[in-house]
Amino acid sequence: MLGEAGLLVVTAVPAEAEAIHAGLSAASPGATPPAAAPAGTSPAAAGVTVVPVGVGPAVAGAATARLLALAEAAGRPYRAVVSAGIAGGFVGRAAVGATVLASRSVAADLGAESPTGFIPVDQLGMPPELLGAGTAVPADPGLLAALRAALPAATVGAVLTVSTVTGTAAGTAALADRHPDAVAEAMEGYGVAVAAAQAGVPFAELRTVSNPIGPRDRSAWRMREAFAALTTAAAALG
Ligand SMILES: O=C(O)c1cccc(C(=O)CC[C@H]2O[C@@H](n3cnc4c(=O)[nH]cnc43)[C@H](O)[C@@H]2O)c1
Repeated sequence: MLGEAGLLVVTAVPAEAEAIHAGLSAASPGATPPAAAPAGTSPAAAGVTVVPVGVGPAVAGAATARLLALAEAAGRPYRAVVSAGIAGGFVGRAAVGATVLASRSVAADLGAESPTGFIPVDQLGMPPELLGAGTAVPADPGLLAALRAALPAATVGAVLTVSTVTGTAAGTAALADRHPDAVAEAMEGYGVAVAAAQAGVPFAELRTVSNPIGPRDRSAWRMREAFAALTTAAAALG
């Protein structure tokens, strides 16, 4: 082993990565990036590499797995992975502009619909060994504790991973009922968590809320506010 490559932060889109870069640079202006970052990645600050890997759990999970494997093969394994970006917040649980830390990242739409409601994949009678990490991956306790200490105002709760942005009142109510501990939904956390779990690397999810979850209303999205909150929260990653 040549040493550690530090912390890997994966976002969905470049704007999220840029917001995090800005926060890391502000927190440690003179910091030197890692000397040998893996090809295709962009070191943001000492020991932190931020990569926009794409939208959705499949592309985010696959890209994260590849980044972890490349770093491992180069003898510079990452010490932890954080899935970071913007999210929808459950009304009354996480307001627009809030910072959220996932206690666990939940595959909220992995399962089967039925006339009596949604059935999670782990209640369909499949052999457990086929379900990998199960339907929820808890945040690494040590990493979560460190992030909570650095972000004491953050709301902590389950963050749901969905492949389709929730956009109806009925869908919102069903998710909120099924997951009383959920504070937010996004589209990548669970995929990144599975990649990290399979590589044996500690994982956490950090989100800032851009919109309330509810009937689709693009005019209610506050991207600028969420990106500004992401920049502020990113200082905790350095
Ligand atoms: O819904 C749209 O029309 C739309 C248009 C442009 C961009 C986007 C996104 O970037 C949203 C998906 C992106 O952001 C995360 N995110 C933010 N809010 C939510 C949400 O309420 N439910 C699920 N994901 C959300 C997500 O992680 C994606 O990376 C959307």
